[in-house]
Amino acid sequence: MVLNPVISKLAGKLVVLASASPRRLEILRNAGLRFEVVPSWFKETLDKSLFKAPHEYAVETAKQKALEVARRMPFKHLKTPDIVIGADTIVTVDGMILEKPVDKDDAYRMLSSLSGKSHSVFTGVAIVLCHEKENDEVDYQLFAFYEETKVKFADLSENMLWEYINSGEPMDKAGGYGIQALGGMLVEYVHGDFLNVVGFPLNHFCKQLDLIYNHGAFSSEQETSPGSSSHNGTHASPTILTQSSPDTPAQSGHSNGSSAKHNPSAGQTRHTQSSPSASPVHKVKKNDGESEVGESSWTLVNSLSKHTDDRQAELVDSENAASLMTSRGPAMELNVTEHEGGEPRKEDLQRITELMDGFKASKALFTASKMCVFDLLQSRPGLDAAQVAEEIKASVKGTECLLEACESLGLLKSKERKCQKPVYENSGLASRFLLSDAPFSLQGYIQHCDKTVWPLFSHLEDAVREGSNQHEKAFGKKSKDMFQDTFYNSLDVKLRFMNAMHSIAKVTGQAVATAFDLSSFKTACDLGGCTGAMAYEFTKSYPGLSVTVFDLPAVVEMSEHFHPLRTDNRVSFVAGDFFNDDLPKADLYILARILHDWPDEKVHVLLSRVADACTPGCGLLLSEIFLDEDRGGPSRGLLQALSMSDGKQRSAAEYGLLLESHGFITAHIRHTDNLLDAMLCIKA
Ligand SMILES: Cc1cn([C@H]2C[C@H](O)[C@@H](COP(=O)(O)OP(=O)(O)OP(=O)(O)O)O2)c(=O)[nH]c1=O
Repeated sequence: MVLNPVISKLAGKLVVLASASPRRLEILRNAGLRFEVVPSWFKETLDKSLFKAPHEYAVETAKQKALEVARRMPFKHLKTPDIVIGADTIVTVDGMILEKPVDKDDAYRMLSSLSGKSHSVFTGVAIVLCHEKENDEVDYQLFAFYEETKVKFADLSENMLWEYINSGEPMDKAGGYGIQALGGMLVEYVHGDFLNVVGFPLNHFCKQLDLIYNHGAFSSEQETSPGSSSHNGTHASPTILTQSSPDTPAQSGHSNGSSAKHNPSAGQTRHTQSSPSASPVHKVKKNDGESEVGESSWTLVNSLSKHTDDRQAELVDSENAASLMTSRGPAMELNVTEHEGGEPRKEDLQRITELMDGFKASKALFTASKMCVFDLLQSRPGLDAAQVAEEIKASVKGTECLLEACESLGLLKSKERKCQKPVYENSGLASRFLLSDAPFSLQGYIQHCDKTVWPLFSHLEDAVREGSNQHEKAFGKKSKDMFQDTFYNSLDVKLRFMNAMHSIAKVTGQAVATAFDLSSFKTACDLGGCTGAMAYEFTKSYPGLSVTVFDLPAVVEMSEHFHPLRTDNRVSFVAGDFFNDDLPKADLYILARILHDWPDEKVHVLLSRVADACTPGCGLLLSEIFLDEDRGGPSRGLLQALSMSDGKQRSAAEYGLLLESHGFITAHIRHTDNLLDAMLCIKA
């Protein structure tokens, strides 16, 4: 079996599948490959009109998915993979490229265009070999190919179509069908590799690996003349690209001889050796009919230092690096190389110092917020330290230190006044997030961190030793039920907690509400929706949607406090406990920052109750911080886990499995550029 010799070659190597597709994971796992899963953050938004043929689009998307993970891992996971595999499956009919449907109507459009017709399924596959060099640079050697399979659908009746669509199965599959499941009923015949339709052409992949590892087809040391052929007849048509300037990353080439696509975010790209004219696509006889075997090719993507600074990392692919840098925060890179003399590098010391002083910075922010420094300077900009001290009833010395510290953190700006005393005003950051009446005010959350999270973290060592929440040491009493006992048994604590949730929902609401097109849903129920801030964002984004906020009585009775001038009657509040009381009926259930509060067993109870309330086709929108699949980040989520509550931080795949066990099929996953990620599931 071709794969076995290859598998032995891969033993001990860090193999990464850059895909969230459960089908691809299953195909490769069943084939005995051992690998890590790191879903790609590459947004599949390449302009299809730039590609001469549909398979080129699939190959380029697969390349970008794999390269994004290969480039991200040294910074985010502090490890360089040996081989990264990316794939993209598309369905084509009548010249149209069909990807995953955005909603049920889109699925109907796709399936009715396939009814009674023969169509093609292309899967582009990219294999990125990462070669670490002495100077810590990394060479990316990129192999790419595609496989085509022909599929013929039977004539589909309207009833059959809608019955299939309402099963929910189409939502996370290209072309809106899954040949390996219910969708098999729609198919009259298949010509070519069946697994290629499911999402991964295993046989062609094996041949490619065999070419790479057993026939030495390519290595970064080896010069390969364009057009040389390998043992199995597939031509290698290398396109060697170098950067046109030190900080402009190269763009991977294309196997079919077309010039490398200009990557607007990477500036001009210059070929040093253009690939030969378009290599012929090979037709190979398959046991059950003919299918095209796409060209295999390799490209040496430019060397990129593992210690590339953030700016260059950001240039690597600005579109993705930007979302990487913003949605997940700056890459945590720890340069640990030593200078010749052995003394530590400035950047390393700076990084370690930042970590050591982090708590002081947090406390400075919390204190200035608590003492209303930002609100004061918003209404009266240009005060000096003595004037601020007088207003906030504090010492001049202490106020001077606090204002200088806040300026060093970018929260304030100062300018000299004629008597040489600096006067202060808010920075843009403070004006956007730190004023009590700012649209995205985080003041509520900051007070929650200061009064609730900070005391808990003061007992972190005990929490780590005991593996349990330190509520009793921090607040003098045990907490059986985190919400009932902790946050809702005294008015000021309850208001502070609700303020915190309100501020997070205000900042993240629009990004979550618009992560997917939810316009097909008419009613939603926001479980644990607290003050309704998220609900209002949903009704603002979808004029046809009404939202019921379902939360504990102690919460609902306070909702007026947050929306005194309630103008939108499409948001209503119903009091109840989602673990015990009947859930309001809706065709979309929202779980925003809820599941991470609970252990798996409680999550199963809740999801089982939601599933019982759902009819097939109902939506479930989950919004959380999705950990990377190897739990290498984002630190925001992993640091939150240190509060040692009964809850758990999870990756998208972990949430997907929990949801799938209650009949919710993951249709879409979105890493927003905001604090929360989102997943849309459909009830089967
Ligand atoms: C046509 C067809 C597609 N599919 C699936 C395979 C892919 O998972 C999906 C195509 O979407 P892709 O974008 O290729 O893959 P994905 O979004 O699932 O995962 P990722 O982008 O992270 O790699 O459709 C089937 O499962 N059965 C089928 O018959």
